[in-house]
Amino acid sequence: MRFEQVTKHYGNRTIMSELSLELHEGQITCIMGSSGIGKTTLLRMAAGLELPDSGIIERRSDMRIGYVFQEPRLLPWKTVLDNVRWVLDDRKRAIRDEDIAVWLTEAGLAHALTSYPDQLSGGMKQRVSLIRAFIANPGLLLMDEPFQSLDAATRLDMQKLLLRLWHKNKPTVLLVTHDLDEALALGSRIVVLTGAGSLAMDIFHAAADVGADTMRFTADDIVKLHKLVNGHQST
Ligand SMILES: Nc1ncnc2c1ncn2[C@@H]1O[C@H](COP(=O)(O)OP(=O)(O)OP(=O)(O)O)[C@@H](O)[C@H]1O
Repeated sequence: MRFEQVTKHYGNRTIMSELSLELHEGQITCIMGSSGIGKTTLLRMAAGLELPDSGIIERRSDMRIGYVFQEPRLLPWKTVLDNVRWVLDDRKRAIRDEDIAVWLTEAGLAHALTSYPDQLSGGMKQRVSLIRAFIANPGLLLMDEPFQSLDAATRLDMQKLLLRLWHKNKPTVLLVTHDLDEALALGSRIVVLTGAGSLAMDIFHAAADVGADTMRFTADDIVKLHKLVNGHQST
């Protein structure tokens, strides 16, 4: 999908001015930038929940879109299994409970299939919401700070799970994060939104198809990213 010269105002405030951005199919693009710069607005426009004031947002008309929020948004009266099945029913996808259980087991939730959301930890709930998003096989997956409210160790586990799930069908992912380490670990590209009122951005590309343990961005890129994200503080 691509944004071409997209401008967005709220009232008389310009949030985005002539933003152009092309998402590479089958890649994870991380969006960074200071609070209020327009990251969520970008995702909402990508989903079609918000319209630009001018410019073009182009995506395939048959593209199935998934959305993962900071909070898991599970239905409290449904079990874990039913929370996942509900999304598939909604999309008229026939999938057996056994198959859903395989996905949930992969996420370490084998013992929680019949549990209700209020019986789960925050990390477990977010695992369910990740499975729910990936199992529907979206072409485009929008993720708005999905791990923000989790502790550091759980967050690392979730990042690993996200990569495992992403490797299955490689959907195009647009992921908003405030955490540069997370963006470096997950992103094939990192887009930093900068500037006040108008919106500029710098795009960093990871080396393609490298192993998980390999340095994916150049040292030079990482220094530049630190400066952009931390406002030219020490790296
Ligand atoms: N519906 C709306 N009406 C008016 N202003 C809005 C609306 N939605 C967002 N804004 C404003 O637009 C700006 C960008 O909001 P957005 O949520 O996209 O920023 P963000 O980069 O995601 O911020 P954060 O990192 O804090 O989540 C903010 O100043 C916000 O207050």
